[in-house]
Amino acid sequence: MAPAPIFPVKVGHIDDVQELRKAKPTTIPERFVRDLTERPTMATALSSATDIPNINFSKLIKGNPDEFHSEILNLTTACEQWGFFQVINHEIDLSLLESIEKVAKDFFMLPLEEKQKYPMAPGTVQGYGQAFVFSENQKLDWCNMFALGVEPHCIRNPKLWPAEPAEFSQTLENYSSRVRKLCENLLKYIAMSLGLKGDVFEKMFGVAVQAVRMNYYPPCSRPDLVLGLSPHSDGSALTVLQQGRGSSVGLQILKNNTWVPVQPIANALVVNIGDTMEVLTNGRYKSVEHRAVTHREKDRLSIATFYAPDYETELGPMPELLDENNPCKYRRYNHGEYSKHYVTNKLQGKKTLDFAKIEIDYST
Ligand SMILES: COC(=O)C(/C=C/C1=C(C)CCCC1(C)C)=C/O[C@H]1C=C(C)C(=O)O1
Ligand SMILES: O=C(O)CCC(=O)C(=O)O
Ligand SMILES: [Fe+2]
Repeated sequence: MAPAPIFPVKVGHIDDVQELRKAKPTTIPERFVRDLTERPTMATALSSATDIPNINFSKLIKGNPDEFHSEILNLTTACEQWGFFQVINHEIDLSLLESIEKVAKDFFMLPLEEKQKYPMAPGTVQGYGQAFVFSENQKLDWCNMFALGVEPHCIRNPKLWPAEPAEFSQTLENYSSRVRKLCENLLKYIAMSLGLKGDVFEKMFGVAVQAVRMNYYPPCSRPDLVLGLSPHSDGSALTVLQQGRGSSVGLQILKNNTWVPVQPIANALVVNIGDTMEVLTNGRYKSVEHRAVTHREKDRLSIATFYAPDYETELGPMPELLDENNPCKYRRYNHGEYSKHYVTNKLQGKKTLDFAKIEIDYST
């Protein structure tokens, strides 16, 4: 069952950032201006050695045995050391990637009154607006979101599926079913990379929950003061992120205490490990904190698909991955509980995962 929305929340007035941009105010409204410690610092020069790894999906799906094994090793390293990778040759038609981007962009370009027919009510996560805002004094992201539950159908709110653009719903259906297949396959290879049976996650997850969040970041005259999307880890098992063509480079991941930009590769999809996989692998594969920053002149579109176990699934570190040198770090819980916890708290780095952590007592 989908997590119920929620308690009454008082969030005050939330400016729509696209409308703000149109009005071109001389100063950025205070609610968007981050405290000094949270502001994006100037981009650090980065060598190509700091790019996130690439995974060549075609070597996994139809490579010869040598290619397959070397790609599984690459996947292990990507998951252990980065928690993020870009999938190339993923076998999703490029025309479908273009179509989803087009309907997403066309949706965000509709007049505000049209988009507001699909409002994200305060404290909920589906519809158009800003998610994860729970108080009047919380800083806001320089981002408009449009989020929808996709699978299973019982999490859908049909009233929030837009009539315009006319091709939106069918395109989202087609795109989601291809991304779902990709997630199923990636989880199979991730299981193998851990020395587990390929079907272990498929069996465990039941009818997996899948949701999409489209993020639109208009240009901002003071990108040094605001954040596009607050630092967070994803609550999913896996997230597949499509970065819009021609969008600004805005995604950054936290590695060794440094924010590293993710340079888009044409037609590739960014995949990251979510909190659920961190728990299942007892922290061997970690969900990595990430954020989005804005650009003075360019806008940014991104389309995130969250793939997670069904709400009834019992989660906890897999016994096969525990031993005396690797004691259990997370408790057992059910994914519905975690989902509810995730969507009722503001994005705050990896804090949400404290929900599952076992306090280790070093005093004895
Ligand atoms: C704005 O929404 C999110 O960021 C988000 C929410 C996803 C969901 C819906 C839009 C519909 C109902 C299901 C679900 C909560 C998945 C992020 O998704 C992450 C958070 C959790 C937990 C997860 O599984 O994916
Ligand atoms: O826009 C981006 O690249 C970040 C999106 C993201 O992290 C998310 O939607 O969870
Ligand atoms: Fe994310």
